Amino acid sequence: MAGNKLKSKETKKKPEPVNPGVLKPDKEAEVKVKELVKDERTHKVVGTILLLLALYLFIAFTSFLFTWQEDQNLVWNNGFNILFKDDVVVENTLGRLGAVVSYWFFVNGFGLASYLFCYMLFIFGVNFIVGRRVFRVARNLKYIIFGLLYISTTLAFLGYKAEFPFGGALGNQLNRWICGFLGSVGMGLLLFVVGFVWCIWKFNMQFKWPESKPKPPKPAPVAPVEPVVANAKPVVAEASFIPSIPQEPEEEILPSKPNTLKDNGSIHLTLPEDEEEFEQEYQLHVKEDIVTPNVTYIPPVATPVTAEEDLEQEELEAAMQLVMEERDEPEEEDVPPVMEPTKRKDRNAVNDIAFEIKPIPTEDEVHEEEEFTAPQRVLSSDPYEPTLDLRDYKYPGIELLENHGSDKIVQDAAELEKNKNQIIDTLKNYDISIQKISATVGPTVTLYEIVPAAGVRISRIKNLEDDIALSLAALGIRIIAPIPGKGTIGIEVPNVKKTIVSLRNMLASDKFQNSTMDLPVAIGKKIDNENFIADLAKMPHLLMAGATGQGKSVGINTLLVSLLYKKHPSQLKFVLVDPKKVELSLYKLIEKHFLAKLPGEEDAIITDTKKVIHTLNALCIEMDLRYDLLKEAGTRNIREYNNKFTQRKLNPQKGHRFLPFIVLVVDEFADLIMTAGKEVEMPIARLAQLARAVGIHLIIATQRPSVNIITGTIKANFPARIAFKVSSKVDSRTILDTGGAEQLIGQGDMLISYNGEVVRLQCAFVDTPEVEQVAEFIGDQRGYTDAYMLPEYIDEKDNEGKELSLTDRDNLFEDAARIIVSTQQGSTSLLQRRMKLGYNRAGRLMDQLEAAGIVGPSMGSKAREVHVKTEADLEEILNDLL
Ligand SMILES: Nc1ncnc2c1ncn2[C@@H]1O[C@H](COP(=O)(O)OP(=O)(O)OP(=O)(O)O)[C@@H](O)[C@H]1O
Repeated sequence: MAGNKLKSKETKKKPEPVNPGVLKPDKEAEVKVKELVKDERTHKVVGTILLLLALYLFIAFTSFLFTWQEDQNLVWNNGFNILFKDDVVVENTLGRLGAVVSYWFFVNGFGLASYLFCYMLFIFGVNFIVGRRVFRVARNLKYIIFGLLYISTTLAFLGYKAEFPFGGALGNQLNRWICGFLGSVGMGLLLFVVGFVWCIWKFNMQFKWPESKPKPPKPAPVAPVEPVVANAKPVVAEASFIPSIPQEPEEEILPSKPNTLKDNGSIHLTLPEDEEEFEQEYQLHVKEDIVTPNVTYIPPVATPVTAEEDLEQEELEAAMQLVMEERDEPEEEDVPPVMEPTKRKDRNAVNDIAFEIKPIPTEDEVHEEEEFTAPQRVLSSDPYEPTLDLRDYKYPGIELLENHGSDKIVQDAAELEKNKNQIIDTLKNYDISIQKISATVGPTVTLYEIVPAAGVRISRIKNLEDDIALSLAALGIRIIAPIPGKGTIGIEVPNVKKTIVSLRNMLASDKFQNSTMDLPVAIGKKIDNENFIADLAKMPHLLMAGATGQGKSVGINTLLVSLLYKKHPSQLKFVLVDPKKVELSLYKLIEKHFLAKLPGEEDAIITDTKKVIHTLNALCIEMDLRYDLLKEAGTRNIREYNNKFTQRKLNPQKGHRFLPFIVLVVDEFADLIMTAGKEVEMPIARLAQLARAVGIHLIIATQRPSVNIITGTIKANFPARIAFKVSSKVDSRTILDTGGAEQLIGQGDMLISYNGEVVRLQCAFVDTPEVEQVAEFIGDQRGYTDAYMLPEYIDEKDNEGKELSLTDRDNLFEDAARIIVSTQQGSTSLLQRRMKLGYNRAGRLMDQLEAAGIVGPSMGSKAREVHVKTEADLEEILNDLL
């Protein structure tokens, strides 16, 4: 066999003439038109020429406006010959050519609308020079064509008596024809209606009428505030909680809601119409299912918010607060105030830890059911809607993302045939015969599935990995023997032409749009082109590894952007750890919407190792607090808890609040482990073990998947793992428990180990400018007053050696004292819950309260005795302590 091979190589070589002296110049002289066309410099030259043309036309046209009377006759009389007649003198600034061109555009063409050609050349020129689609071509071309027809006809209609060719020949012709058909009045009306409709469509003009619309009839109100509550909430709640419900109700709602219409309708306006294929597919889907991406996006802003309604809402909240306060506090005058960690009750409870003085209930031990007085009960029948925190929040539109080339897989029949034959030949060389071979073309690799002849041992094929790679002269060949559940052997061969999987298309897919997952993430495409969309909440944590430059950062962006497209700021918070300092900095813009940070920190994106340790510990405290809340509520996970809370079965007065999901992202885990070791590993391991049920999920990426970084503890708690290309089989084993990642071809080619399966995916691609656009879009909207505050963590080491003295009191001492005295419960966990503190700090506060004589000594698991009985006494003690 080997001899045969050699022979064929020799015969191939023979006919080649060896004459380097002749060959060299020939090769250099060869000009490849394809390459020239693709060359960046060619684009820039073309761009420059187009811009110059735009400028030329603009000057010629503008000059024509002033010189048309003089030049018109000359051009008319001489036609194009005027260009060659030196003796003819024209007035146009750009000479005879300027006069002729302007004449043809204005008189024989489109009149004043001819300026649109300058615009067209300008956008083409800019796009070519910049090398990017700064202006969307298809959309602008549509506007230009519409403009040419509409403007020329309108101007011809309005200026039909004028000598100047306002509408040009086209405008005059159309005007004549339509006027004959509809009459002048009909023509005027038609033009007006078309213009008006266009403006509505383009700018979604707001009409003030809806404001004076009577409110939908409601049952007779019990209290003055009820109708508003009952009116305002269900619409939003319904839309927000059932995003993928059949859309008939949506259609009924649409006409009465200008903003909703804008959000839904904007699909048609804002899609990049130059990607015809995508658009067709997309709109088809929109029509068929009536489920548009933005339909899913709009829920929280279902109702247009007018200033009046805003006011109403404020009043309503004030009223609600009043109702609650009245209920809680019958003797307002007598009860001293206490610090409560809330600003506007449950509405901002999620995010607000600023303390504000407000009356507190005298009896804290009343049962939840008993606590709701009559008016409260009416209010509580409306589910709590967390998205009302930022009710005018708009979800980012799909148009903010780019389409990176066509998502259509390029199938090269010749390549398929060649690879197939090579595989068959190679196997034949080793006396392995096969029954059948089939191919599935994926975005980056093609999977050849082989059914071997009876009696062939699978391990023999598996051992031929390198030989097949050699015969195909390709890197990144992976043999899956056998393919689980299929009874075939798979050979993955990289495609010569790879397809980029745009995140945009994945997010626009039905699967993502209609997903009801808690934290859906669009990760990439499988070999059979199926979109791989998973629920991060179920993973429940994700470990990513890959050598440098193989697509980790893009992968992280893909996950984060997916979540930003599906979640409202009230439902999700990110804790971003970026030791490299530059990878996640883009997300700074969404600090007040989606980020969480430590109290008192300036920057929400954590880059400093010390702060990382504090943040991780703070997250552990948050986890413990959430577990306490879950326990109190008698629920097992965040879903049940939040359901109960939204049904108003949990009392915010007792520290209950809507719990947003928290996703911790660590971009370079190895770096942290190297610098902080166990201090980082311990809280991460704790979170990974326990945090899932309370809605805290981790995404951890590392360049170095070595065993001292991805330790057994970490690995055991990260069942979902992603491997981009790694440098060795050992690394692949460390991350996936199996080889294969070293065979990947980079650029987002990855293996994901999830649910016990290892699947090869092409990671969805989202470029940094796209992430920036999305972040800007969100960042420009009204956000919370600050980032979501994590509980404070005080490093024990920082306090070591500090004597417990009253002069060195915690600055929350007074607040804690008031809570303890008003509730008459010397309980550390009460302080923890009420003040969102970690156990250590709450314990220290309790010790200080003991030292001040406010509470008695610790009594084991029971609450301490409270020595100060009234708040008046407490104020005296506090004054003495000053
Ligand atoms: N899914 C993808 N599709 C296409 N190209 C990709 C994809 N992911 C990454 N690339 C290409 O690979 C380059 C490097 O990716 P990325 O910056 O994500 O690597 P990295 O692993 O984060 O590197 P480092 O660890 O050095 O930061 C990108 O600039 C992009 O050109």
